Amino acid sequence: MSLDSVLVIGGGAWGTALAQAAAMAGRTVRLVVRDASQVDEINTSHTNQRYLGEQILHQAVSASMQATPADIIILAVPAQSSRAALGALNPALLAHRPVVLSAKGLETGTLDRQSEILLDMAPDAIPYVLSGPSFAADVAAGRPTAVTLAGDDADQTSALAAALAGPSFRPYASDDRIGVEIAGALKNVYALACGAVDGAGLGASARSALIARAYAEMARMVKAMGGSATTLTGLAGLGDLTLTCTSVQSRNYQFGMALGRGQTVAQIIASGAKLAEGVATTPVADALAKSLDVDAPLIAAMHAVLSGDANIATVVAGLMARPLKRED
Ligand SMILES: NC(=O)c1ccc[n+]([C@@H]2O[C@H](COP(=O)([O-])OP(=O)(O)OC[C@H]3O[C@@H](n4cnc5c(N)ncnc54)[C@H](O)[C@@H]3O)[C@@H](O)[C@H]2O)c1
Ligand SMILES: O=P(O)(O)OC[C@H](O)CO
Repeated sequence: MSLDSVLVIGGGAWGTALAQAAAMAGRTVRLVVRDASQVDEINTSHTNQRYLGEQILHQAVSASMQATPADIIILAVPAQSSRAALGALNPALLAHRPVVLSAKGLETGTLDRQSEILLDMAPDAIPYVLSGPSFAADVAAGRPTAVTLAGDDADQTSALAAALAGPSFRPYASDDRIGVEIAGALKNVYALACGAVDGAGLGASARSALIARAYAEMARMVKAMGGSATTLTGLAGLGDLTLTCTSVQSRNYQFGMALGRGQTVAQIIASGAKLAEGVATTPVADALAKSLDVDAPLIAAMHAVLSGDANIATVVAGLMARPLKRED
């Protein structure tokens, strides 16, 4: 199967960065955006100022408002918009095509992972999940980045990874779609929590304890959902958890910091906060943990804070007062 042309759905930070990475990998890329002025800007100035500032985009990236056939489809819209974005496409574009899912989140209401949404909307599509420590600005600027690309067929996943790999973008192939999707979604929940810990001034020791216990909790969730906990030792697990939980560049961490400083969710959103996927994913993850009978006190605590049922001091006191246990 030819893997020359790429269609990226979603002209935000990540869609534009992945379009840039694919172009740097030698692919011809069409970026589908929703705004005519953005089409003009990308095609004439080769920038996407709103999302990537002055970053110059590769000549092989062109934009349009229409989706056109391509060998590889990359979906790069927020997790809660994936179903609508897929529904707006001609199903023939997706049939028997590799569709790379790059959103990190679980769907409100259905509790679906991104590949479950895809297979619901386009049962003939071939799902792949791309995740790992990767800020859009770094990828677009050509700074060294490594990610995990998970798919069901080992040879085809390696071929797709090779087609997307460039001098500064290195996808590692995996066969654990579930593990990669759950890791990508949950790291945003824990990034909110780490931001909150830092915003509340609870100290670097608390934040590291949180990251370690988050890793253990994430492993329980991945296992319960049918993924492999080994996946968490890699880029999509430890790599992205570390990045997002420790970097002020992360939008989830920033959102959490504002919570830690005492702002409410409504106040943070009203102040123009950027997309923080963990806000929508936290209640979904909590519902999943409860339905699977997984012990997930950190997710539950974050849910209580986001829903306004508890403040940070209360949930921290509650976590510290849990019965002592063995570290497993
Ligand atoms: N920005 C990053 O550094 C980064 C890195 C890795 C993964 N991601 C993930 O990528 C996903 C998208 O994040 P982002 O940073 O691009 O967000 P963003 O807010 O920068 O952009 C989102 C884009 O999606 C478009 N969009 C929304 N609904 C749509 C729809 N129904 N149809 C078509 N387009 C639609 C918006 O117009 C916007 O251009 C998130 O799940 C995020 O976790 C982001
Ligand atoms: O800015 P965030 O918090 O959405 O994180 C972006 C990427 O997921 C980091 O890998």
